[in-house]
Amino acid sequence: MRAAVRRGAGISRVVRGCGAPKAAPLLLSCPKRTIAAFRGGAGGPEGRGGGRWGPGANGWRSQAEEKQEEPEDAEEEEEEELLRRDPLLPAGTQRVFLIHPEVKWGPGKPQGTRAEWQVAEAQALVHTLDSWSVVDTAVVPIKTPDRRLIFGKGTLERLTEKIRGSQGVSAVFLNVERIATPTKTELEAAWGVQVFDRFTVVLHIFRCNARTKEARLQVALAELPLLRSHLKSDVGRPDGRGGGSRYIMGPGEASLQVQQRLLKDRERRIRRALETLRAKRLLLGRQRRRREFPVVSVVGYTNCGKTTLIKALTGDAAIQPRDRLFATLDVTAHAGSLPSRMTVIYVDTVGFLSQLPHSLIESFSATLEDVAQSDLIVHVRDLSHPETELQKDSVLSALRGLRLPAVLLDSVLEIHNKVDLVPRYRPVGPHAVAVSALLGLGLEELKAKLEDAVLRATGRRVLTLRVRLAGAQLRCVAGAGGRGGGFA
Ligand SMILES: Nc1nc2c(ncn2[C@@H]2O[C@H](COP(=O)(O)OP(=O)(O)OP(=O)(O)O)[C@@H](O)[C@H]2O)c(=O)[nH]1
Ligand SMILES: [Mg+2]
Repeated sequence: MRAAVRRGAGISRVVRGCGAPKAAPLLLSCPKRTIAAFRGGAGGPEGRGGGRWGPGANGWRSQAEEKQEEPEDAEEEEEEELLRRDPLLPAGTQRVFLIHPEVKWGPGKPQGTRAEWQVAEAQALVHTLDSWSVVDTAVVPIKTPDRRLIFGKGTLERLTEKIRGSQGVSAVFLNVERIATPTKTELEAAWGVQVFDRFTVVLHIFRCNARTKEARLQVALAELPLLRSHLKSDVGRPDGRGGGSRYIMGPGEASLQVQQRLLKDRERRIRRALETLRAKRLLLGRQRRRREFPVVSVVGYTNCGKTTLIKALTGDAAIQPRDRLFATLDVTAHAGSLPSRMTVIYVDTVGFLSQLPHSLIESFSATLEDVAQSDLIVHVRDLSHPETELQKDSVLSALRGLRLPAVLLDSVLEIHNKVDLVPRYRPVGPHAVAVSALLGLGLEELKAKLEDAVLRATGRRVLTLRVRLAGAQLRCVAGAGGRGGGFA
């Protein structure tokens, strides 16, 4: 009989396992079930692939917990009101002309990547959105990304000719982190269509994919800088909307101030609503820790296979990985079992992406707090991706930005995924395991490594007990009707 126990718990703990509360063993013996989604308040749509705490969940949720989770009506209404907004980008079809400005030399030249890979990622972002397509692509060499109109005069003219001459282009996606509002306005005037930057497109994807209230509120928070920049561009509009101009005091100025105040108020209310949801989530986290299941956070670049891996490790049929960037926006938790039958909770997280404005990551940092609360971080990497090293750097720098405890950062276990696409791949170093989450290759070795790492991180030990078949201890386990069958 093998079991993982916390240091100091010893055999007495094992014996105590015979009298464990009825509810716990149901979970222990049924680790495949998704056990919780950190949803943003009751009533929100369910996170993809994540089950939720709820009635009928094998009865292991106490009434006290249900009471604590019950949302206040006023809070619910406030959240609903904050979420009732038209999307920043119009719904429906977009036929996009994709322009990738390539800095050829100098300090602005990105390292460790190539224009074609960056174009491929930008295309993947577009294809992530239903009924969006790329009509044409142009890689345009530029000297410096900081010029007012990004391109030189001649290049801009050639681009304008090309865009205006392309059939059915409804928007231009300029693959840069952010475009300043005056630049956007001038380029739109030249090209006759809307111009989106990376921030706007990613934000739109987030908006389309966010399911829980917390994720949706975080998107609403991340949208505020864009709404603010739109405000400024409204001032002095020739159609008189917003009135006045930048230079003349009058109704326009007053209206701008009112709108700024409304946005400030909106930001304050979103932050307050998020704080309330966060408090609930932390409470759930504390309750989960009281149940004493080690927590393993699964992080990585978007589309590297985090969700697929969790599905493979837990056998959770409800999880549906998709070949899309940012498919997972809601942090969800799923129970799985390690070789010693220790139950662990895998936390599926939002994927990272390079070149994203800090404010966007910051808006999602609340959900990433769960990572800081975990016992172990596993970093899933797509080894088949040509930019796998660059992706690794992006993830590690984002993790450092989350100010995680040093002990968590130092013990990150790297999982080299999609090795079915890389023939004869062997990882180097003791902290990496090669797997194919899709084909189920390398999972046993991974589980063994996970168990070692979890034991080290939590101070648990695996005890092997010899029990005589006719002994009193075995009668105790059997007599408990399986209730003491697993202990972690
Ligand atoms: N060939 C191969 N494909 C894989 C493997 N693991 C995942 N995939 C595919 O990669 C795509 C993305 O998988 P997900 O599990 O959704 O990736 P993710 O990291 O959760 O993505 P986001 O939630 O969008 O950040 C899906 O099409 C998977 O089928 C693997 O081991 N081999
Ligand atoms: Mg995912």
